[in-house]
Amino acid sequence: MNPKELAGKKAAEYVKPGMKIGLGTGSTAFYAIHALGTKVKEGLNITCFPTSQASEELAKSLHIPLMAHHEVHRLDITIDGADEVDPSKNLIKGGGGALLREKIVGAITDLYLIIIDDSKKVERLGSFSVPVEVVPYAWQVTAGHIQELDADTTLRESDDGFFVTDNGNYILDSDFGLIKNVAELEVKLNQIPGVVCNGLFIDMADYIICGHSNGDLEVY
Ligand SMILES: O=C[C@H](O)[C@H](O)[C@H](O)COP(=O)(O)O
Repeated sequence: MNPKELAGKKAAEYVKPGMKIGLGTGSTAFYAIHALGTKVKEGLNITCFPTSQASEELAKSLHIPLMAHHEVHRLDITIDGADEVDPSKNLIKGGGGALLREKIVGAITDLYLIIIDDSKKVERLGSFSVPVEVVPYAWQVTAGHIQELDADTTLRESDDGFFVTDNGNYILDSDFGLIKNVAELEVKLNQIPGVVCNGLFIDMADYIICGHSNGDLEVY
């Protein structure tokens, strides 16, 4: 089985009747959402809250019951992917541009499960550029502030122009090289005017569920 599917199916096993579940975004979360869709079809009673328009559409297509925004206060479990995971379970997220909603959802979650394949495990974060969500207004000024933190920043593009997040913002993919102090950088980025969110998820993940291509599963 595909390692992403292996991890996604394993994470779905943690979900119990009556739970409120956050749905992550991306190609790994896709498998977890499908596994939950199968359980819902078999009669599992859960309600879910998606972290992106894409995951919302996928959940709806699988008839997974969704919560309205005003109904969401705490979530029992969130299942989400990551772009990099270090040995302390710190993460880089946002490769798909869903970082802001993912961070909001992760922060109100009791059990935050991160599902990855083994290519995402690193000794130190930073080979993957840190996605930084910024307001479009004067984004070049915001990019300048990020560059002052010793980063190369690139405005993310899509097929038809600049990439726009579900929140109407831009993404500056910011390469800091291998990051020495991830907690400090997370705070520094948040202090820049114009930055809405950054893709460093520090001390948030409870368990990493990692699928290997030989079929092994690792949970830690
Ligand atoms: O914005 C996207 C999310 O943070 C994803 O969870 C992350 O990029 C990992 O995605 P994938 O499972 O497709 O590698």
